[in-house]
Amino acid sequence: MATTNISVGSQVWVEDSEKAWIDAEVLEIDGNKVKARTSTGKVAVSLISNVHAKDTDAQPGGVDDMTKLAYLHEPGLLHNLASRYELDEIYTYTGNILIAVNPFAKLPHLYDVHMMEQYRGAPLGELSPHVFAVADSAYRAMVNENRSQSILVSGESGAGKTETTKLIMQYLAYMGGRAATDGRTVEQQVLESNPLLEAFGNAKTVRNDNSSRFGKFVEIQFDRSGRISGAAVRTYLLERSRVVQVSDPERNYHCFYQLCASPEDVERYKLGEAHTFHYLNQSNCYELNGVNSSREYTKTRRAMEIVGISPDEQEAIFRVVASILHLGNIEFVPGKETDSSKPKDEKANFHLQVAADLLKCDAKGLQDSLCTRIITTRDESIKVSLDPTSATVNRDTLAKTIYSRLFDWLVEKVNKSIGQDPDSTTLVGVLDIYGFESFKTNR
Ligand SMILES: Nc1ncnc2c1ncn2[C@@H]1O[C@H](COP(=O)(O)OP(=O)(O)OP(=O)(O)O)[C@@H](O)[C@H]1O
Repeated sequence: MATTNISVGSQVWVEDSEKAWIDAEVLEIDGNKVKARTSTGKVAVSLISNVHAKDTDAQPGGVDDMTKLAYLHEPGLLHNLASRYELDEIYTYTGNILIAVNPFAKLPHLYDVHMMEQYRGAPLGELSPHVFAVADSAYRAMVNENRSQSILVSGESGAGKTETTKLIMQYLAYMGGRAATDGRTVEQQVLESNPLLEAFGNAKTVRNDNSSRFGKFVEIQFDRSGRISGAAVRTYLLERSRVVQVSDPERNYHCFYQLCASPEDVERYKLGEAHTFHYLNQSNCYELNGVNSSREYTKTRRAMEIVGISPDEQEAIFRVVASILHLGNIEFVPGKETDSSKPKDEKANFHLQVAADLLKCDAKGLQDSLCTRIITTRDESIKVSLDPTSATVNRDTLAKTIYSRLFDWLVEKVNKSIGQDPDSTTLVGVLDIYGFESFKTNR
């Protein structure tokens, strides 16, 4: 109960618009209202249900396991994490859950081989909290109990899930890696496929310039002796709406900007600058700080080569990406009949024709599929015209569907290239999935 231990003179936490919570001393209690003087000298009046007792005996550097805290309320937990963060202690346990606070700085000493060696076989909680300890405990449990294990990595955008997932894989590779006999190891291949999935599945959001817009379950498969024998990447919930709708200052998926930064492909696919495309120009952000799109494009192509995507397949992939940009520029106006539609003007017709060429289909057929809908009854199929608004929705749905199928195809390619072990009996799975986000409009 929030009201326990609160009386005049007690040390408490009260809500603060700037710092979230601030420490204060209670001056007066009047019914359900508490008047308190904050440590910055302000007088704050709060509802008693929103005032929390402060642990005056708390250690200045915080505790490494929050179950040791006297009070397990929000300000207590946040204060503990903040005290540790001040000392560069980014990891804290709550029982066997690890909380990581993003350092936004490279901390190489935390992740070197020496560190991995220290955590090898150490019971969880014996050493300072660390992501390696969690990975180690999963690996041990798998080996000792001969049962598959999963690690869930969750948090809001930019919290550090992807980095954490990579560190877990790095540790598992260290524990169960075998010498690379025929070139690259399984774990190397999983890591090498990252730039490819990132080009198609990551985008700039308000919080994170390289935000993964899909959930990922990485399975690291092991043989009976605890050695890595295969791996697979399963993806979930790609944010399809981003393909057709972007709000400022975010961006669409990286691959679109990369393609527009390649003069050769711009010519080949009759593209233009990024700002000329509806699917990109709904936001004013085209560039990322410190990132050169044309260099990134080369990296994506390189990652495709590594994964074993042939030059012909690569050409097909970018043809599809370009066709989506063209699709987005097909605007509609009302047609002759009521509630019908047709491409708006010459420009719209040009994009329709190019999109059809790139998708290797007939332009008239594509127009038909955008401007009409087939209704199937028990006895017959009826073709119904669509008004411009419905045709636009139809166009966007097609773009989203093509893109998400392309993404799934790429994931399948990656998995084929990494190789699964059909005989593997146990695996460690790492689920990297974004939690719920609160947008102005939830789509
Ligand atoms: N342990 C860490 N050490 C150093 N930097 C980190 C660490 N974790 C995260 N970062 C930094 O924070 C950035 C964002 O992290 P990351 O991409 O892992 O977030 P995320 O939770 O996967 O976000 P999203 O859901 O948007 O994909 C990284 O690019 C990196 O710069």
